[in-house]
Amino acid sequence: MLSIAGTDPSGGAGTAADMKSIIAAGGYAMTAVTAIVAQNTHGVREIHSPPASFLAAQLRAVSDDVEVDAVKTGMLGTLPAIEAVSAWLDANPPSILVVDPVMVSTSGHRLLAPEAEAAMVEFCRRATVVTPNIPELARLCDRPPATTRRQAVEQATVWARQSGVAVVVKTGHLTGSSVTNTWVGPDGPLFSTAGSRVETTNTHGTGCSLAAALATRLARGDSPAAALVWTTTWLHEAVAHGHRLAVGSGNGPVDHSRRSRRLQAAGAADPWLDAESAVPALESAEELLRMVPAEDPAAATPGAAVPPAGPWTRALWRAGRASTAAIADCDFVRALHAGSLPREAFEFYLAQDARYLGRYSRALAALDTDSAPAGARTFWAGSARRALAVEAEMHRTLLGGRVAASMSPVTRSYTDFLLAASFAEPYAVGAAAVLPCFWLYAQTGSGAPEVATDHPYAEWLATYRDPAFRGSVREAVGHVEDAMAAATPSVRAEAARAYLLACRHELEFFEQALRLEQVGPAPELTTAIAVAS
Ligand SMILES: Nc1ncnc2c1ncn2[C@@H]1O[C@H](COP(=O)(O)OP(=O)(O)OP(=O)(O)O)[C@@H](O)[C@H]1O
Ligand SMILES: Cc1ncc(COP(=O)(O)O)c(N)n1
Repeated sequence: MLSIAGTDPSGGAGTAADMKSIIAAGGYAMTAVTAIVAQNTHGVREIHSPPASFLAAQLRAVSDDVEVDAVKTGMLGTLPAIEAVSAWLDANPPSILVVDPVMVSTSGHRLLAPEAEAAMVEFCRRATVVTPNIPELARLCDRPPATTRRQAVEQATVWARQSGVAVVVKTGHLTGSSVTNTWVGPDGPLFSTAGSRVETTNTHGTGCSLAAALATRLARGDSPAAALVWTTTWLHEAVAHGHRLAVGSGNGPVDHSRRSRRLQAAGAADPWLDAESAVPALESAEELLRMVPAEDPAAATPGAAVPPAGPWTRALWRAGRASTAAIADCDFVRALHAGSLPREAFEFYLAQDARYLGRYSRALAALDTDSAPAGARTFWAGSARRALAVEAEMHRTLLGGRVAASMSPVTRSYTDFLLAASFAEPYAVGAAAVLPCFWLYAQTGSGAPEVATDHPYAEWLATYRDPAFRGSVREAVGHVEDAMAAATPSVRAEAARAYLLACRHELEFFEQALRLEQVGPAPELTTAIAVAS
């Protein structure tokens, strides 16, 4: 993948963003520089444009040696640069050309000489697809900037019909609770994919990133619909986590590698536990504590809202504290407590929770087994019934009787793990695996501030602060304490691992809702894919 664009030494836009996006989308990144730009998250200070002959030399150096699958262009800057790139494209026509017609930066600086605008409009006609923002689309069509998505799609349709080139209409510059990317062809919109709008100033370089990732996915053989869905969901996660990078004090960049890091962690052969944690046996609770890194006094570790019941559960709580702290600090839980969580994300979460509870109930029922003490059997069996009742109630009220959503990959892997632990492993392992769903929910409920009755999620939060729920959490912790104490050292080691894995699954379960995990093509897309392929 070759990106032809300007630079950003602060790494958020231009060739730096393109490289990060190409790598994230699964491509090999190459760059030819059109302009060297002194800029940061606050804006552009100076632009140095090397002679166009030098740009041409860079392009030739690549194509003389390397087979280029796709090209993405961003800031071209000047008329001579546009001419040099055009001449190179004539001699080396790529099968995919994505043109991001960069004219003005987010910070309002011109990145294209005014006298080169007409040439840029003409240049766009060479593309497979162009990705203008709202003002750039207006310039392409010579119309005032659109104020609604409908208007933008109309403008794009007119231009696509004239040029025969597809347009991705982006609504980042409009208002509204969602941001939609729509693929428009000469006959109008073909498909669109939306994500919730993230309230953030970390949007520097989103346009560059979208175009570079889209070009890479197309080059990898994705259909246009699949490429756009992949790019939009990946970028959504990158935008949503950009602020955590804490890069610069202006309009910060997005976190291009957030998705890769998450998948890397989830895909590790021994997910989320380091090698030392894989001990074959645990003779004492102290041994479990020794495996946990020494307490970091600077790290805020939440105390348990429901206390441990003895040495084993105390050690489990301490061992799981990294996940517990990460849950309390994750964007989903913070937004839920603050009441700022987008409705769409909450509904996604609820729908998955309902699917989760159906399988969780079966895992709990499996703990009603001969090898469990009589009191524990009654408790788990009762909890299984309650989980089913809550699921039914959720469907009736919070989900308004809607048909259950399909299970997301995250929900499936968590529940597959719970079912395997409860049905196929010794009793203590199953009991430890189901514990985080009790214990960490009581924690999440207790972490919420006292909420006003008009808090949008007051009802949900109240469920987990309910004294009856806390009572059952206390009982669950007690039964796991007893099970660990009675188990053999090797079963204890497995049980501790199961508890820690379940804690990590809990974090993934919460976080998936802000990514709006794709669980199959959106209805709008189903027909569009057929049209596009
Ligand atoms: N606040 C946001 N929340 C979620 N996604 C966003 C947000 N802002 C931008 N995006 C994503 O980034 C894409 C490009 O954003 P936008 O429409 O602002 O383009 P742009 O103006 O070319 O970007 P740039 O800021 O690089 O100039 C959007 O289509 C969307 O997928
Ligand atoms: C080299 C270069 N290319 C493109 C942009 C636009 O990105 P943004 O509008 O997010 O500043 C930029 N700032 N710098």
